[in-house]
Amino acid sequence: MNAPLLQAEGLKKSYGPRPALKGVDLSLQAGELVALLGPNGAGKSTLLQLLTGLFTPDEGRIVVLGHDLARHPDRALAGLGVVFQQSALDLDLSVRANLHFHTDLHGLPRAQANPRIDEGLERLGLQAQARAPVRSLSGGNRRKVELLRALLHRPRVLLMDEATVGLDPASREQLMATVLALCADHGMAVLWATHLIEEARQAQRLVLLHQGTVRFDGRTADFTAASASGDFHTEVMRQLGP
Ligand SMILES: Nc1ncnc2c1ncn2[C@@H]1O[C@H](COP(=O)(O)OP(=O)(O)OP(=O)(O)O)[C@@H](O)[C@H]1O
Repeated sequence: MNAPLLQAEGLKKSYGPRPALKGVDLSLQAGELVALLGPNGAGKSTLLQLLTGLFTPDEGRIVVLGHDLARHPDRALAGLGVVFQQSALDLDLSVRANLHFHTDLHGLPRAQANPRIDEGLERLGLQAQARAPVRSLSGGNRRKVELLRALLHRPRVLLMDEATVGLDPASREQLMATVLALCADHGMAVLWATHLIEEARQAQRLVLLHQGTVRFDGRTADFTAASASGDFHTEVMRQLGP
């Protein structure tokens, strides 16, 4: 197996006396979409906040593309793209202006940024909305812009925190299909945090997080095959039960 694109070891994080993560290990390989499934409060957002350097872990280590996040945050974060649970877009700016804001932040010259933006807008069917304020877009299209924004600096690892919240089933499926294609075509590694069992079922690999602890980490097919019921949904509910 190749070296993982992202590796986290022994991550612990507490808010005051309350532990949110109790020693989490995680690795992401090129080309795989990993579902991080857990109920409300399991620690998914906390884990993503540590992986994106927003918070530092109380214990543990994160390495992205060979760079230790604590020691070389610039190099580690350059290889990461993030779609946050909350929108990171300015609703009053146009789609294109929002995307330029991101490429400017990453120091991409416009001559390099513009073709990437045009190609991305075309791929996602958003050319007609390029000059429109984000406020005028549907929820599904806003999420697509968020995804495009997160990809413009060509990250090797993409982290998605409940990225489909508020979307209808068709838009959710479209977003998942787009991201799966990115894994297959560009070898990107994706961590897809969700509390939706149906969404997690579509990933090749499953990390099941409950009360700050990893309950399962392996192939989604193996998770179901090893269960007594042989049913994905039933087994998730059993594992997360009291
Ligand atoms: N800023 C904070 N201050 C105090 N406690 C927090 C904070 N953020 C999270 N927590 C607590 O840490 C635990 C994990 O929360 P976290 O938001 O990481 O879970 P989650 O799996 O992302 O949940 P959700 O699906 O509801 O977003 C919860 O008990 C939560 O109440």
